[in-house]
Amino acid sequence: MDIEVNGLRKRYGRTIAVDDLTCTVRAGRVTGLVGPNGAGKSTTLRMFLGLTRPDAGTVHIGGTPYASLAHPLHTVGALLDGAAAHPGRRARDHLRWLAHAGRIPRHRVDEVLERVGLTAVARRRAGTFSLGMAQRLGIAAALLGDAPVLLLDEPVNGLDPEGVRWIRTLLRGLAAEGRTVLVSSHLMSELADTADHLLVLGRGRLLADTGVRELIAAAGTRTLEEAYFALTAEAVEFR
Ligand SMILES: Nc1ncnc2c1ncn2[C@@H]1O[C@H](COP(=O)(O)OP(=O)(O)OP(=O)(O)O)[C@@H](O)[C@H]1O
Repeated sequence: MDIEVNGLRKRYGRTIAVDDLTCTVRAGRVTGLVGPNGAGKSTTLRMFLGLTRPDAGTVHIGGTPYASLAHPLHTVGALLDGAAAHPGRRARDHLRWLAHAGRIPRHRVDEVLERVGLTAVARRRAGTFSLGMAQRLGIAAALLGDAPVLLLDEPVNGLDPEGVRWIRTLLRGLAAEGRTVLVSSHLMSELADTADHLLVLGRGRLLADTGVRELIAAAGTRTLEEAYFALTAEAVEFR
């Protein structure tokens, strides 16, 4: 299920957060949405989910705008920055509550806990979780609806190397199942080994829509990180 984006724009006062974004996010691969702080990544993802209203443009998910999807939670799973469980709530109860609210069968809760490796700590309160465990719980919530489209805002943020490796394997597995996986990061290094395709944003503009290998090839002898810095040099917020 592809995501088709056409002429998407969002302005906050004098800041143009997203500037005429047109692209297609394809199924069956991991697409990285990468750009420096303030590039417009979160605003873009929020517009995909209908949480922020665009000034112009459209987003269609499998041909339908999010707001018109018949089964939104079974179509798009999302992890947004700061989407956290109440600290006093046990991990399993948090997911049961989300499943109940979204009319998702209860057995999915144990399935997603297993998939993110939290089964053993499912009875612990979310407030006692490490950053990495909390991140896994957020990903479990995104997986609850078994959706073909997954939008993950900075899922690698704060993970240790083992966590980074784990998430890489998970995302690649989800794409191999044919899902559309869109994952944002401000660090190219986090996505280099995970993404098949990259959308590079800078100050709201799409600077590159390219395969990871093509970007490296185009950069000549540069590493991917250097190619990214060269591409976004003009777009860094504070220089
Ligand atoms: N609700 C808002 N009100 C005003 N300005 C906003 C709002 N949301 C975002 N912005 C501005 O829009 C621009 C893009 O922000 P956005 O959060 O989408 O970027 P980002 O790429 O996700 O950045 P980061 O990596 O820092 O999270 C920034 O200049 C930001 O300050």
